[in-house]
Amino acid sequence: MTGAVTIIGGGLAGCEAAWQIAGRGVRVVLREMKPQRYSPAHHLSGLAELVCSNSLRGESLENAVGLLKEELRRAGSLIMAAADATRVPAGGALAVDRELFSSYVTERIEGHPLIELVREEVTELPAEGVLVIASGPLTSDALAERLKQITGDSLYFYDAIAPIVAADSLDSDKVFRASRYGKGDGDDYLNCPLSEEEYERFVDAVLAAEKVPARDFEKVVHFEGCMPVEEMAERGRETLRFGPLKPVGLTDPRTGREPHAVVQLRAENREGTLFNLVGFQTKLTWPEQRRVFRMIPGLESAEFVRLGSMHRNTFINAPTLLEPTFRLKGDPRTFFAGQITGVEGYVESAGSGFLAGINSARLVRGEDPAVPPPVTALGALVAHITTAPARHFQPMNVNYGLFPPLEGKVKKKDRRGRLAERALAELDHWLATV
Ligand SMILES: Cc1cc2nc3c(=O)[nH]c(=O)nc-3n(C[C@H](O)[C@H](O)[C@H](O)COP(=O)(O)OP(=O)(O)OC[C@H]3O[C@@H](n4cnc5c(N)ncnc54)[C@H](O)[C@@H]3O)c2cc1C
Repeated sequence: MTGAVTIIGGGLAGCEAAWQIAGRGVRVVLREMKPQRYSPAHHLSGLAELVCSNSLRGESLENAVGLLKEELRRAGSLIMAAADATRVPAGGALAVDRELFSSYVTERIEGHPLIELVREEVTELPAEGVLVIASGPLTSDALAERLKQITGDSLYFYDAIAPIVAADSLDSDKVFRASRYGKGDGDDYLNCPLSEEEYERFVDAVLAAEKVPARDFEKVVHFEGCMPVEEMAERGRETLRFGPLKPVGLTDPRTGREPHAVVQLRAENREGTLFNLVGFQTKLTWPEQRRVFRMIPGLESAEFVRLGSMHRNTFINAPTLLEPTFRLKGDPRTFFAGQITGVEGYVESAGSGFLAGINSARLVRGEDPAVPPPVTALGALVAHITTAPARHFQPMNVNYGLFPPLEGKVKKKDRRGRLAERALAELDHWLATV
């Protein structure tokens, strides 16, 4: 196959890249190791698997991740089309049925005449042709070794995932339906209210519970956006109440009051038979998770269909290694995309896949690489991977420099709305050129 782009990894970034490349008339070979081999966090045989929360986070155009979604929609994103087609209720957030989401993407990729999907682990980098490396934070060991040879400084740390419970095992006398401030349909979440006494007991139990020990040779650094509950509890007794257990905007119908603390559960599937504990990534041992989380009112008899766990995370030092086009400096045929570049989050990964995808296709077609305007959320993503030294230690989805060039130049009261309007206008203009 001549003039084709090889992509390693059929996750969020790899699938978006494949879709964009093929959409520009360039052939793609997409190499995905599942189902031959699974990372510790992947379980579905399909492509674009959401490994932790099923939420793609907020939709508001007035924050970076909401604007990025709208920009990707306008750019013809496969990931956003899949999310819109498979969404489940989640207040102001965009959450999806993860199996339907993965199936949607898999069918589109398999059905595209310019995409060849090869299901096997890549252990050697191809010697020629344009390459997009999108093997994600859980890149297989053999490939990670190869990447070290070209990047020199891959890094490792842990990430943690949240448990899922069966809806029919919850105590409906204690759990109440509502979303914060009545957003969405107003009753998208199940809420477990805790009194002050119950909260204090819970914090004590979390602090005292047995954790999976970290191995000496690996650093334990967590993304702020995916911090384990026990780590938050260690920062202070009130930290959880200002984090995942915050009660604001929620009224317990039994008391007519805001509880002292609330654990929220979000639907995992359309049928509403499975719910995840929002923000409850953890590295407590499995028996301790069952014991401690069953102390939450309403979860006393909870059946855990998945327990939380921790994983190694692999990524490169993007600010020193990549150009703004997502291309490896000094190696014109190699691009990186997705969380392996240090961007964190499903939508951010898709955004970087979009950019690496259009630029690798442009390279094959003999066109110049294209970089989005800095005022857009896609542009902010580029700035994030290229300009900040040691940025790879920080959570990229929490603050990736919202529209840096315009911040402060518009009146405060309508700053965000006007910035979003301006960003979308500039993006439309740019998209017409690529
Ligand atoms: C444990 C964990 C929890 C997370 N939770 C959240 C969350 O709640 N919300 C959020 O927004 N983001 C979350 N993230 C981040 C999010 O998962 C990633 O940003 C996103 O999935 C990354 O997309 P990606 O395409 O870069 O990688 P992935 O989606 O992981 O895709 C990489 C693909 O490459 C394949 N692969 C790996 N090695 C090889 C190889 N050698 N050969 C062939 N194929 C290979 C894998 O099987 C996988 O399918 C989490 C990440 C992790 C690790």
